[in-house]
Amino acid sequence: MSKKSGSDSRSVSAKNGSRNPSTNNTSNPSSLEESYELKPNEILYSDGVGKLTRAKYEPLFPEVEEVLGPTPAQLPCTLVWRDLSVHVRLKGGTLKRLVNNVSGIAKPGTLVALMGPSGAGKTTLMTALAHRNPVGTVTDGEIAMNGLPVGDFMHKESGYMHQDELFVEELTVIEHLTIMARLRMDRRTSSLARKRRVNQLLRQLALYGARYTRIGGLDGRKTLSGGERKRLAFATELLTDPGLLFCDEPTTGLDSSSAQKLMTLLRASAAQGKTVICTIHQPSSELMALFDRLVLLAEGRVAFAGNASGALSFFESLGYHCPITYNPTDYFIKVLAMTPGSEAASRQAIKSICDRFAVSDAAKELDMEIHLEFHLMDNEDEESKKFKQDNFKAPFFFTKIAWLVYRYLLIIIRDPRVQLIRILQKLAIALTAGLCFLGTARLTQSGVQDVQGALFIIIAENTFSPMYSVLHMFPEEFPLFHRELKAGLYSTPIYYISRMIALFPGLVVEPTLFTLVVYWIAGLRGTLYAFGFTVFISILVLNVAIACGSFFSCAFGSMPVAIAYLVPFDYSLMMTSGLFVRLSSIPKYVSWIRHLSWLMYSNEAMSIIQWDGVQNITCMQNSTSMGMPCLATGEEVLSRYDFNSGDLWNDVLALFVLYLAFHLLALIALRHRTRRK
Ligand SMILES: Nc1ncnc2c1ncn2[C@@H]1O[C@H](COP(=O)(O)OP(=O)(O)OP(=O)(O)O)[C@@H](O)[C@H]1O
Repeated sequence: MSKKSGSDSRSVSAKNGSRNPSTNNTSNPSSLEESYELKPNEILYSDGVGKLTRAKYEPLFPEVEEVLGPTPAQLPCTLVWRDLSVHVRLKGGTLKRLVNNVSGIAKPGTLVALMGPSGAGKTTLMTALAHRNPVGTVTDGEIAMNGLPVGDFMHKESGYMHQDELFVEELTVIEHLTIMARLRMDRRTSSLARKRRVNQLLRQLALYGARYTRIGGLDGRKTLSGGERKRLAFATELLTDPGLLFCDEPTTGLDSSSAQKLMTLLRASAAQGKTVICTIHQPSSELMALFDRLVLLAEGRVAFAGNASGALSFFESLGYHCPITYNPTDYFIKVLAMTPGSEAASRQAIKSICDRFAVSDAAKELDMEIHLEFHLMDNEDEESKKFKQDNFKAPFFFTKIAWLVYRYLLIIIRDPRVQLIRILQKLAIALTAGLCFLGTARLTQSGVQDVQGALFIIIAENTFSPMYSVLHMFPEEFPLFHRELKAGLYSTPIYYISRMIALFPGLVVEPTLFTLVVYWIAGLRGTLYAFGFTVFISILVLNVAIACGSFFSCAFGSMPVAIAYLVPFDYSLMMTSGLFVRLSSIPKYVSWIRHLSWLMYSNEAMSIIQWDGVQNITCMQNSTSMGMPCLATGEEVLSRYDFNSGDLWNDVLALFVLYLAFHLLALIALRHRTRRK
């Protein structure tokens, strides 16, 4: 794109901004457009109190602008809130007030700092403004963005950078951004435009050199630094180029140079026309200079709102003089913090400061701006409100599934050594187990027991270790899943289905390999039908076990708790499998458990495959003379274990039903967890 078109787009952005009366403090938009006619190398900056000034436009990375053209202008966002109170419901139903009747406004092109001592309510206020309240929060008052009461559309129209950034650590930077672009961006965006956006962000946020670097991991490879991780989180939020950005303590954990770089990027985003709201802890004077507007909170109330110099004079007017050697922000926080040992006096001082601000000229001016914004909102017609809400088209269901499956497959194949070791381990167990049964599976009385033993080894190996191996999965992935779910990237079923599809190749390969080795070493029934059906049942067994493990993993928040419940459950399944106790001998009050036991169904099905139609099982002379029973046919063997040769397909059906039932229960449990958080 030429320089000319770049300057046009900035000019349009400025005009869009000027269309919003709250941005320019005037009732005559056309004259403002004329007075702000931009030259090709100019951009408009807002000083945060409604005044727009020209500045020389300096692109962050000029070479990128040359190759890709400038970032397209996004819709300017004005966020306004009035008489907002936020309560949290405590145990017992009582409400605790965290934010108390606050009002404010954030306009396009401004970088707003929410500051205050720890516990002042900064995060609570910001999550309420972003419409990302935790469960159990009750909000009172009005919040509107561009004239619309905030709602779920905020997840699409605004970005939210969390204090602790969460990623799939195994991915590289470019993989992460590519997948996020597919999940976050409007489905009508062309593939080229998506790639271009990713490329542009990589360059703009100085991540291009690290694009093939793994985000995290502890295997000694190069991973991202803390500053790069923050910038990657920022890039993720910028993918959809939202007009409104929330950043929760973006500089926490960064050294001063990385913090400065990140804040400069936020400043630059605001200069491009975005509205940026940050909570921040005692920034240095250099960082503070980047903010247009300061909102000081204390005890859930507004102690001051305006620019930094206004804050100094306001506090001076109350008799709080900032010493010359003090960083003003440190001083404000000190004044507004609770002094240990004299909490009552501190509370009284804070109350008096907040009361004085509420009746100050600055507060009155702010009230008028807020009032005007709500007035405009009331007069907006329904059509344009609806248009704003329906503008985003999310990616299709199957697109989301495909990209999530890709993401989880990448995790699995990222370290092929782990997969190789798993397969070698399986083969080693299969060899050891198979060798124990080498040549024992004959048509004799002892051969009957050996065949049943070999079958049980196949079932047990495909049940217990896989079932326990998934227990850690959902508790570990829950924080990232929950965050992405709340951001509206996908639904719980989409996540769950994708996770299971990505596991599926392993759930076929592993049981097939194991069964193949044990089956042939032990010398089980040598027909292709018997072998094929046994492999099929073993795949089903492993999948039911994984479904059951997933249910326990989703239902209980941590692995130790899940194990505590799973151990007695799997013992009862094993005891009712038909191998240790005859099914007809199990007491009535526990025998119902066998209906849940896939070990019983698979044991019966595999036994039928081995014994159906078998004749001529030899009896040892001395065993019959000693009164021991002799099993001469396969039918007798099956009835010895209370199995019925006509139940083969019922067993297969029961395994399928258990598979679906456990997955359904897992999904319900996972959904329930997400609603409680
Ligand atoms: N779910 C909750 N239940 C009870 N109290 C809560 C809950 N969430 C927050 N609070 C309380 O509300 C107050 C404000 O919390 P918030 O996290 O908004 O403060 P903050 O200003 O962001 O603090 P910090 O800078 O330390 O992160 C704190 O006193 C906190 O203990």
